[in-house]
Amino acid sequence: MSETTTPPQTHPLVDGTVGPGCKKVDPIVVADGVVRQFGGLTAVDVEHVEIPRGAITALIGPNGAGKTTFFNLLTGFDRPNKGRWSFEGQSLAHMPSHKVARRGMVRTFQLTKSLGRLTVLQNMLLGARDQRGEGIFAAILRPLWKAQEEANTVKADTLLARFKLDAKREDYAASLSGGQRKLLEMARALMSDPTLVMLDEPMAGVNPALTQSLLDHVLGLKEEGMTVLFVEHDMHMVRHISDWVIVMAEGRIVAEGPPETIMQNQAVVDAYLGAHHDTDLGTLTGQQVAQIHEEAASEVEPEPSDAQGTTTDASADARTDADREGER
Ligand SMILES: Nc1ncnc2c1ncn2[C@@H]1O[C@H](COP(=O)(O)OP(=O)(O)OP(=O)(O)O)[C@@H](O)[C@H]1O
Repeated sequence: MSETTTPPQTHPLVDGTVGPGCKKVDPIVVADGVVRQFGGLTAVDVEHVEIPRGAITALIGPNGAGKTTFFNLLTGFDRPNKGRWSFEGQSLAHMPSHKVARRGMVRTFQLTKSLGRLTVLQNMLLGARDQRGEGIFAAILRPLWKAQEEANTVKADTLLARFKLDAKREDYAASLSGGQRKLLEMARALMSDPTLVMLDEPMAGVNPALTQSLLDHVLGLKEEGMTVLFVEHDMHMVRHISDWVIVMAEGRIVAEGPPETIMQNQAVVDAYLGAHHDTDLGTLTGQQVAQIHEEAASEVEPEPSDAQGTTTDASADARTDADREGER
């Protein structure tokens, strides 16, 4: 009797064989040996990963897998214990977040950081790159930055119109719904003309009425030539808009592949859904995955929150947004 073997998988984005840590034909980010520990807990332990340029990549995994921590490390909002990574071929390790953004790698936050007491327009202007009026000499030489400020305002207005937030221009950001804040985050990120846009749970707290619009905006970023990397639990979004999916569990990259195959991968299903391991991820709607997460969450003790705005706290706040959205 002859044994049946699965032939090695290939993919146009991949140089070689598809698998965890596989090489990409044209990587925009390459990370090696990135480790982040919190006390005795290893939150991130990524041996090797490459993000393909010009594609939409989803980073998925169960709660606590290390996705947000990995985002924070790549973008300079946190420091690793060890490891190195490059963006566009240049090392970014130890580079502070504002310099990372200036290089063209911008991110949004799971906890929307739109400054509530600023207007929508003011939030947008904060996202602009190289604001000349910030230096003392430039502040004295008003004409130098006046023209730039005007150009930034025109750019902000164009983006606000594109994201259908123009009617909210003068409103305080705090008055926006959860979904509108997500749109503002994305629009503000575009103020700096990024090459790589990193979105942390873009669907969290978004009203179903805004879901399609948000998906279309993310697809629009790719059409404009940007690379997108997003963390998301919403399997509908992962399945429908991503070109590539990377799966993390317990800090490591455990699987990679195109969405249609990754969601039927047994290791992924086991890592992601735990007790629901007999379920095909690819057949689940976002709502069903959310329900499974809720059931799982109700089986564990709630984590204590603190007042410092830590990652744990941020997740709690995102849920509050979702709740508020649901009440509307
Ligand atoms: N500042 C911190 N201090 C201590 N532990 C932390 C800190 N930030 C994250 N952790 C821990 O590191 C692990 C990874 O957390 P992380 O938020 O990166 O996971 P995640 O995959 O983004 O989860 P989720 O999907 O729930 O957002 C978790 O066990 C978390 O409790």
